[in-house]
Amino acid sequence: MRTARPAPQQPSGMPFTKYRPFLDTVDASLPDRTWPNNRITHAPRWLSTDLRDGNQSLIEPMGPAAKRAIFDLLVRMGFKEIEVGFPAASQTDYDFVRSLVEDDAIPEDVTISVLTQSREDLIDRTLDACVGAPRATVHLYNALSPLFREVVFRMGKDDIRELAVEGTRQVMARAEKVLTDDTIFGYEYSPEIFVDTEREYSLEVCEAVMGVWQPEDDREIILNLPATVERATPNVYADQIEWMSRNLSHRDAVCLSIHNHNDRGSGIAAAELGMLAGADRVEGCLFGHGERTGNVDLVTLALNLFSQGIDPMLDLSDIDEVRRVVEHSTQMDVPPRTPYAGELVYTSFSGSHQDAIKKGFAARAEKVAAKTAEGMSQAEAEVAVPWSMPYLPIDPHDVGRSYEAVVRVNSQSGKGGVSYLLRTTHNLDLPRRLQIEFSNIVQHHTDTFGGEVDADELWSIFADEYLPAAAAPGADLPAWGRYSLKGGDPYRSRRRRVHPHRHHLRRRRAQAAHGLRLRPAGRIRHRPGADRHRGAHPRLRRARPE
Ligand SMILES: CC(=O)SCCNC(=O)CCNC(=O)[C@H](O)C(C)(C)COP(=O)(O)OP(=O)(O)OC[C@H]1O[C@@H](n2cnc3c(N)ncnc32)[C@H](O)[C@@H]1OP(=O)(O)O
Ligand SMILES: CC(C)C(=O)C(=O)O
Repeated sequence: MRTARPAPQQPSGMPFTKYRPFLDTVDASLPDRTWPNNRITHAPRWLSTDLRDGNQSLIEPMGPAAKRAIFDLLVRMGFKEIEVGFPAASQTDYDFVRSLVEDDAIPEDVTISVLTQSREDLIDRTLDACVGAPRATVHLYNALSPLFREVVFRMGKDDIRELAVEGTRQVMARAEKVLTDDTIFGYEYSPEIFVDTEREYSLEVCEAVMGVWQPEDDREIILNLPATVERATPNVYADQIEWMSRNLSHRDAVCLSIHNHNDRGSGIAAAELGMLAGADRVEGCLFGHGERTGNVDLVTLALNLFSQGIDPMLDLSDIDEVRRVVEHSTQMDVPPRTPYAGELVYTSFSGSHQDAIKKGFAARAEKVAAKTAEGMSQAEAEVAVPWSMPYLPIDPHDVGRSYEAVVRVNSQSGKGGVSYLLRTTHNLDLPRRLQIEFSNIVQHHTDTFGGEVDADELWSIFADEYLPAAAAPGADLPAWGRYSLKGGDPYRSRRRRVHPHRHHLRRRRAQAAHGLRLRPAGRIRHRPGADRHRGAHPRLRRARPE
């Protein structure tokens, strides 16, 4: 044997020199940053943009019924700020906003938000859509970054700033004209492509917009700083947010909002660091819907807070219902590994994980029992005992999941998982040695057939292996029983009455005591129809103890 370092990696051959380091293109330095020392202690204000950013990125935008289902879901979950669309985009978008108002679907404490470009005709239509809403925020955006100034708008900095200023004036003028005192009106401005824009210039434009809006205590302005396209590591975004938070005037009247996308896959991290850096409000979508790789996933953000003992201020106690509504309305699936909500995220297949989870549940049950013995109710005890469970960051029950799928068995599983599944589904607590033996049998089955062994199949294998033939449950295979004994079975008449495990051991003892030779039943006995299964049943393939 000899040791050596791994062979060196080889150049990819990809055209990486075409790209430039983000920090060579944008000055975001903040050496005296303070955000790394902060802690998140409460939920931010949430804004769902499922019905706007989420909708504008679908292959087929949602129809009115699908949008309404999402809106009602968001209200049920506790969202107080909901971007309901871009009413000037189309008649459908406009009609949807009007239908919410006219159907009285907007609770008094929910603010709808509507997005518009800085164009007078669009602004007028946007304001008109809000007439009669109990609370409405108009959200105006224009892009500030050098690339957009040069390529999209072909305007200089002053003209771009004036676009924002003039748009703000137009919003205020139209609001004055069409809204009555029945509507509590708010304003949001987004310097689009904030992350790529010179920060001094973003600040200048935001200040100019504030100069028109004149924020004060009961007249806040929402300044939303989007990572329109995520382009750097999350710490850079946090530096940018802290810099803005420090330098903005009227800070107390500014609601500093962040709007993250997930182009580099770090939308969640960027939003969390943005909160550390001073963000008061977060915009995003359920399960990360939105343009390209999506907006930041609000479900994950909220449950990340929950897992740290912070009230997320959103009700996610029935996560599957949330998932169902979103999947139905967007016609897009939530992938099985999506944090907190995916089908597989509370499930362990692998042996060492399952072993630890099984022990974790047993330890927790003891602690909960101790609390109930002190007089607490079961429900109180469940909350009083802090959640601390191997491989399970939160209790699946808290989001409406059962424990049934926590452990699933395949070729990666060991005795812990097999015995956990038998105990939880068949109330059968196998002693350690039998766990070892039976998990080998299951292993053989999964090695032979691949795939997963569910609870029914596990029981079937168990019954087939250890129970009298007649007790094997209704599999379509004829039951075999594990062994037949040459010269008769002295325990045959008593078999049905003994515990399967003891029955198995007794058989072994009988074998030893009577000098009987165990033989593989399948090879000797022929049962009607058995040939059909030859080659398809594990017993016909596995080597038997002789
Ligand atoms: C990052 C984001 O998600 S921003 C939100 C994006 N969402 C959407 O665009 C969905 C809804 N949009 C739409 O339906 C359409 O774009 C409409 C109806 C609003 C406008 O359609 P059109 O008038 O045909 O314009 P179109 O979208 O093709 O082009 C944009 C024009 O607006 C200008 N523009 C783009 N953004 C803005 C802005 N924020 N303010 C002012 N003008 C803008 C562009 O420079 C371009 O001008 P040009 O025609 O002089 O070159
Ligand atoms: C309109 C703005 C906030 C936006 O959606 C973005 O920049 O991603």
